[in-house]
Amino acid sequence: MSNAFFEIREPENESYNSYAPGTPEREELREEINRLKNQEIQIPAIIGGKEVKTDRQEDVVMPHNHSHKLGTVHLCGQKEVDMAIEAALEARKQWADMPWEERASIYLKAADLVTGPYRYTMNASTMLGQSKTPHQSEIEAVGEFADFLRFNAYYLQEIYEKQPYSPEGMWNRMEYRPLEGFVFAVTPFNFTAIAGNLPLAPALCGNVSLWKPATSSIYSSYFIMKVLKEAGMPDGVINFLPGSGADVGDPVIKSEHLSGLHFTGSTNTFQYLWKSIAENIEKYNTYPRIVGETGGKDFIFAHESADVDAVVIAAIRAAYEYQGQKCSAASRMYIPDSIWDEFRDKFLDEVKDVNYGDVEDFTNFMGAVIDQKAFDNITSYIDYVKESDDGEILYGGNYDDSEGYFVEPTLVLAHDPKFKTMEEEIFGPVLTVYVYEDEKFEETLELCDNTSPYALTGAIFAQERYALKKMADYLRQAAGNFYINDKPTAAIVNQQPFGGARKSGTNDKAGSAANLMRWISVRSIKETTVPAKDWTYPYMDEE
Ligand SMILES: NC(=O)c1ccc[n+]([C@@H]2O[C@H](COP(=O)([O-])OP(=O)(O)OC[C@H]3O[C@@H](n4cnc5c(N)ncnc54)[C@H](O)[C@@H]3O)[C@@H](O)[C@H]2O)c1
Ligand SMILES: N[C@@H](CCC=O)C(=O)O
Repeated sequence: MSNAFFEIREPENESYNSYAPGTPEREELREEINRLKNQEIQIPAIIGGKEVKTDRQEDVVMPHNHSHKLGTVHLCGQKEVDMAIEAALEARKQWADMPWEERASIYLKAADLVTGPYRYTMNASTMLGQSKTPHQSEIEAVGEFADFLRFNAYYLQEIYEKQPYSPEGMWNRMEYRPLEGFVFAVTPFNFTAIAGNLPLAPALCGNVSLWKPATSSIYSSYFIMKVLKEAGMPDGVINFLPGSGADVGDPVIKSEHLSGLHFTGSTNTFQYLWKSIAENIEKYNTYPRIVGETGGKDFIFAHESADVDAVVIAAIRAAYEYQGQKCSAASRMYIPDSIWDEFRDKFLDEVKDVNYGDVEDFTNFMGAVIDQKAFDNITSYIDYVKESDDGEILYGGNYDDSEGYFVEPTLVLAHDPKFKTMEEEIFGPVLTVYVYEDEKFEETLELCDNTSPYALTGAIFAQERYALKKMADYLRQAAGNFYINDKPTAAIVNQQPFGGARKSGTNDKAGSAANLMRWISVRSIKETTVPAKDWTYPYMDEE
């Protein structure tokens, strides 16, 4: 137990390396890329701190050069899940009782490892394994990940400080207990920072986690486990279980000890997991907390007064950075006909310079999409547009998976505002634009609000303040992260807490105190200093 109130100072967001020509970081990153590329590693499960190899394995390859093998991952099933549950519950006995500042200090150290000695490893492994450019990798695998670690520790301190009122004669207290059991963290391929945050946020609050990383981003996930080991994370607090969703997920969901699901990924998978939990509800010792951040059909809506240059740049960055594989990526746009010609000409003039290819070529703005399944799905939408009368390709539309899973940045013009590519999440570099008549401004805002079942991110562009106000009002429920005169991507921890509602998730805002509260079960304690000695009340006295 601690004998003082220790204090974490308010962190600042991590600053990013530019990797511009001539900078020392550019050379260091290249060296690390070469070091990693020229070795093949084994990626085992990590259960109770021990590396566990299994008899089912898969190659780990680079999306932009799929014949290049980075390693071999060992896949888990029921047996490893059972081992992990046992190890987690054993670890919980000590971890849940650990003073919070001891837990927090592991996180602060992990953040300094990520931004210090592991910086280039985090960046290079994310570049190679997930096909990110140096910038896209730096802002999240280094910057956002470190921000999650530092700010969550700070938010936890703020939560613990909140205590109830105590009138005379009693001392009221709130004890912020971890949940009973373990939390199941299921992570997506597209953000290394999210992969790290989902098992770590519950663990910071004293919980233990079973972590099922996405197999397609397993390479950088494994380095997260290395960082945690070096930071002093005790064995069994985070158990790393690579494997297919069903092989790992189904046995985990059936455990009576499941106390929470921390999920980020597609809406379909989240709904499947939620239903499975509901089906098993009678089994559990406690009602599992369910937190899920899922898909999006994020929009940019421009008014006739919009600054067209700003809209063009926002559209290119938001639609094509990281190949459109951000849940926040802009994938539908609404442009008034009075500025359409100007927008189209400027957009086409800029987009022709957007290079894509091997991320080791630092002149590229985009790499490859994550795997064959994603490639097939994205290109099926492009083929659909090519064959449809209700939409046409204005730019791009080419693709090639012979060496890497490359899809050209693509712009689609929809003649129907409910065209398939205006409604469905594609999760690739495909942006669809609908041109509306200026006088149908409000009607089109309504369309934007109800065209897709999602409500994750959205951006509005206008110079006229009344127009901005109207747009913000109509679209109040259309996005959990809403941007005015800026692109709808690149939320920063402690600046724009992230998450959306409707079919985009439970909106518990990753990297915030609200999220941490989901992993806490409060015990209210009332201690009376001088207990009552008489059971009667004054109104009962005889007159
Ligand atoms: N809202 C957000 O904050 C956010 C952030 C990142 C990604 N996303 C969304 O994630 C999706 C892309 O990621 P993805 O392709 O990795 O998603 P996905 O749903 O295919 O996979 C996510 C994770 O779920 C696992 N999974 C699949 N079936 C499972 C099962 N039956 N049991 C347990 N686990 C199972 C996968 O193996 C993976 O680890 C997109 O829809 C994107 O919008 C949302
Ligand atoms: N935090 C990221 C999105 C995460 C989802 O993929 C952003 O704001 O662009």
